[in-house]
Amino acid sequence: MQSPSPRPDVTIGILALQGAFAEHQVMFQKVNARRRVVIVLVRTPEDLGRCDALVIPGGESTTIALLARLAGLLEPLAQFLKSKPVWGTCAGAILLSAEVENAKKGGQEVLGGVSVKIARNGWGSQVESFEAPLEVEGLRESNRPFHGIFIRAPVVLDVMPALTDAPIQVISRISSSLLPASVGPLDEDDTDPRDPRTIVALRQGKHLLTTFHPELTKDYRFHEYFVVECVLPTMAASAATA
Ligand SMILES: NC(=O)CC[C@H](N)C(=O)O
Repeated sequence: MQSPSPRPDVTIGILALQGAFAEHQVMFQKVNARRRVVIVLVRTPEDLGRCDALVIPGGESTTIALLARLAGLLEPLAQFLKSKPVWGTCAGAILLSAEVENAKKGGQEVLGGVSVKIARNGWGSQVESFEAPLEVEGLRESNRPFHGIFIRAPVVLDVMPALTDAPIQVISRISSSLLPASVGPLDEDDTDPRDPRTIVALRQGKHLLTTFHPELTKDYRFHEYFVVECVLPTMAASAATA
């Protein structure tokens, strides 16, 4: 009798030029997606070529963009995200956005891919860091809040007309009562739940964007979510059309 063919691995790349890439690696090692998750630390176009999906970590978005340019990775990254899932956390979310406000002098190179306008350091320079419990749609045990760690985090300013057919799907908003005072009022009552600045996690098709740092917790549900909800369905769909 023929033994069942082993399930193929899932290869997740983590852009490892600067920032919290090692922390993401530790988290993915805990994920059980009934497939072996292989991690590649991506520093060259050849590394990227081995990956089914990519994570762009938090760090300093201008530094990551500069190092990506020096490594000859900017163009390969822009091509990669046309067909494969990319998850940007914090600085990575900035790089994944279509437009950036508060860019450093000389501009901010972005990869685009997710049709939002985002502000660097959007919570203001005084309040550089805060933590808040988040409700996240679609996460395993979604009634258990996810601990959001925001470190000089970007803020979503606007959801723009979609660059692709995939609509923006907001999966987590921070409660307006937990926003730092530096954000300023959302509206006259300061409670507008639809203000884009309350968006802290969203999807657009296969891509995932979080303005906080799931890799700095011990809770790997977001890493599992990326593999199960973004990466595996994209791999299955491209295998079906191949
Ligand atoms: N924790 C972070 O990733 C901070 C992001 C940083 N403020 C930037 O502009 O890139």
